[in-house]
Amino acid sequence: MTREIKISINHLTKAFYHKKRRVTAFEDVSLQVEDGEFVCLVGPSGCGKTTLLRILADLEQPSAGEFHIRQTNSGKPLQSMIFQQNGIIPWMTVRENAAIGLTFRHSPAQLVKERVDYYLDKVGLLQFANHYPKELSGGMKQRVSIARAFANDPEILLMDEPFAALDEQNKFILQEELLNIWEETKKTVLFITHSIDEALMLSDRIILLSAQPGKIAGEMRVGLPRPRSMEQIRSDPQMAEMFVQIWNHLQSEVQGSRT
Ligand SMILES: Nc1ncnc2c1ncn2[C@@H]1O[C@H](COP(=O)(O)OP(=O)(O)OP(=O)(O)O)[C@@H](O)[C@H]1O
Repeated sequence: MTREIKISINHLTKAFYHKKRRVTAFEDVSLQVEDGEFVCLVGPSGCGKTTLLRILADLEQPSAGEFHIRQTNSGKPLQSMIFQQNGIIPWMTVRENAAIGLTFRHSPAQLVKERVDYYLDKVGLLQFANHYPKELSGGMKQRVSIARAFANDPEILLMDEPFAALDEQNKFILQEELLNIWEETKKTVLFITHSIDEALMLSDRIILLSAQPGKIAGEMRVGLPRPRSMEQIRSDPQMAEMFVQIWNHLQSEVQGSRT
């Protein structure tokens, strides 16, 4: 059964101008993401992944092309973005941070409390609700960002290497927590990662981008049933083959861009 298209990106290009020099971050990118799909973007550094997400988050304007995010409920925000770090506000408590999107929209206090506490509980932070960010580890701070994004109940989620700064163990735990909440909410997710393992673990589909200016160089469906484990990713011959394909793609793009 085909699902409705949630994100439609058509011939999108973004160029920056710096001291009369033009840098084309990415060029002619077209991509359709289905409702509830988890899509990872993988590509060499500088190919415009963050810029693409920032455009979808309305933080940046495209130079050419257009995109559309299908809105099912006019009361919902279109998107929430989770960054690699620095996403939470130091002078607000965990609960206040997780509630930002909802309080900004003047949601009723009871609804804010219920929804925020629900997601803080999901990420194991309910007992830290009144703590401040300086009292939290890096992993706990990212959990606050995840709780905030899901509590905000956006149409789509944009995640820019949210676990890149974490150690392997914490990264793995947070990936599992994210997948548990995603399975429950079935949000449409666009997720940037440099980790091939992470892309195989999380994605329904992986989009490969070329070196700058980023273009879509290929895509792969990850057919492994969920829930997935790292042991499966490592032992499944098809996953091993995909790992090597993505690895080779990144190697050749990085080498090609240096010559
Ligand atoms: N505000 C800006 N002004 C000028 N150039 C910019 C700006 N933002 C990004 N760029 C340039 O656009 C290109 C793409 O940057 P972007 O951060 O989107 O790449 P990326 O694929 O996310 O990289 P990485 O994987 O290293 O995070 C880079 O060359 C970057 O220097």
